[in-house]
Amino acid sequence: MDASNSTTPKLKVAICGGGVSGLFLAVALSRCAGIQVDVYEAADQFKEIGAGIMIWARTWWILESLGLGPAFSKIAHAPPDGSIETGFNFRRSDQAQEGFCFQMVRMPYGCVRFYRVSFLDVFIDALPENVAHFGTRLVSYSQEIGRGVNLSFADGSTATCDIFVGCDGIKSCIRGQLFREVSERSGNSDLLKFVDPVWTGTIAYRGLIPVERLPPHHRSIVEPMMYCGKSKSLLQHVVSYSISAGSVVNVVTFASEPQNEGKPYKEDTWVSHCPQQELLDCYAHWEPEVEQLLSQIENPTKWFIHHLRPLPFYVDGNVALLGDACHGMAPHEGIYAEYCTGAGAGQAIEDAYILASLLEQVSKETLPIQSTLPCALKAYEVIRLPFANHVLQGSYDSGLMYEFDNAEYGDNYEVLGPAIEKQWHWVEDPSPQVERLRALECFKDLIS
Ligand SMILES: Cc1cc2nc3c(=O)[nH]c(=O)nc-3n(C[C@H](O)[C@H](O)[C@H](O)COP(=O)(O)OP(=O)(O)OC[C@H]3O[C@@H](n4cnc5c(N)ncnc54)[C@H](O)[C@@H]3O)c2cc1C
Repeated sequence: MDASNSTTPKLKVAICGGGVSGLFLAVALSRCAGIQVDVYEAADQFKEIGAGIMIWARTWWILESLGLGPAFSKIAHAPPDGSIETGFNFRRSDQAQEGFCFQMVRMPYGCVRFYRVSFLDVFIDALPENVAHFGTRLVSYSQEIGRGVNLSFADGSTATCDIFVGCDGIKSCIRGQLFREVSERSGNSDLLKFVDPVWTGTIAYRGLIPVERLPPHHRSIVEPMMYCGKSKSLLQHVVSYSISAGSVVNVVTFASEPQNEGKPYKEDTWVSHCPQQELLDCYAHWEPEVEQLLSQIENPTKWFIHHLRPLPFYVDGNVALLGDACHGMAPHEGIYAEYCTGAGAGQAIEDAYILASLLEQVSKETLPIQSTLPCALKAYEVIRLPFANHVLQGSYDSGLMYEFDNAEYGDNYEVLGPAIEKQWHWVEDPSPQVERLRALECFKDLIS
């Protein structure tokens, strides 16, 4: 994308939310000529939680295409050279007495891991001055089709823009307003089920451990691990891997009650601190290696893992949803060597990459934006919605497979391994480059 010196923007884009998705979109758009971008963030600064994050090679390619490769290489735990082999190990805690049952599925997909705070810092450093507006909590928006969007914030201030992008996370108030309005306009009350996230039935405990607290031979330091197991009442698995140049071990444990999937979202139980004993009790029957790991997490956080029902659309008029706001998902579709993490941030970056490419094209067209902008948003939805919804659903299904709760495969390794491998086919095909070209073609077709 071209560097911009333009002072009279053709297109004004407002972004609500400065997480991974909002920041990446802002950085990408700030490099396009003719586009003015503003980020409205409710908090008084950009912030991330202290934990690990993993991205696939396809996301890495997007970051590089924006010139961010060198900055991310400095903080990446496994700098990508295109040759990284990823695989998957099962380890069944219920067979610990008999020795470990073990199976490897090889997958040739490269990926990279980071400390989350450092990951966000790269975007923050790449953001031009005067783009971010802190302490601006969006309360509502209004739009007259073809005449832009008006924004209202909690402090009484207002703003206007040509296009408004909701990057305000899985609890998105913009998604709420959008689906309520379309539901009312169309008389389709079924759409209201997309307003709130729902519980996946899974609880996660998360913690970071300085490596010096673990014995040097502990497997979680040496290699990324996923321990799988089944207890009497809960399905469980435990993921660990080192980040920050190997100085810290990131641990996420999962305990599921799939019969509770779809229960309504409860604000008060979403994320909280919990006593270490609660975590230890939950995994008390696990093998000593896991118990030893968990006993070093002094201040675990407890997460009720929510996701969205796959949305039927992302756009209404000049308002679009992006990132967790439109596909908040369970964190089970990222994988590196033997560990699994999420794919939500990677999908958010893909959304932003496609939308930024389309908006750049809008700014280059000689036609009035009132006619081209709706076509660009339609093309964004056509390309991104089916793909992201596929990852969302696959992410939930993969979690069940790791906990041997898939009706077809159960804990039969012979069939489960290949079935899990199939879950990852989206990682290689189609590439973001191909998706971008498809989006631009779709846009051209729509405006002609
Ligand atoms: C346990 C776990 C592990 C994960 N691991 C990975 C991983 O390894 N790899 C991966 O790709 N993904 C992973 N994910 C998913 C990933 O964290 C999310 O997909 C990603 O952070 C979403 O980014 P976002 O910018 O869309 O939303 P958020 O990060 O939630 O950002 C939303 C922003 O909007 C702001 N905001 C909210 N409401 C308003 C308002 N009304 N006005 C103004 N601002 C507002 C918030 O303050 C916040 O800054 C994981 C998730 C979990 C739960």
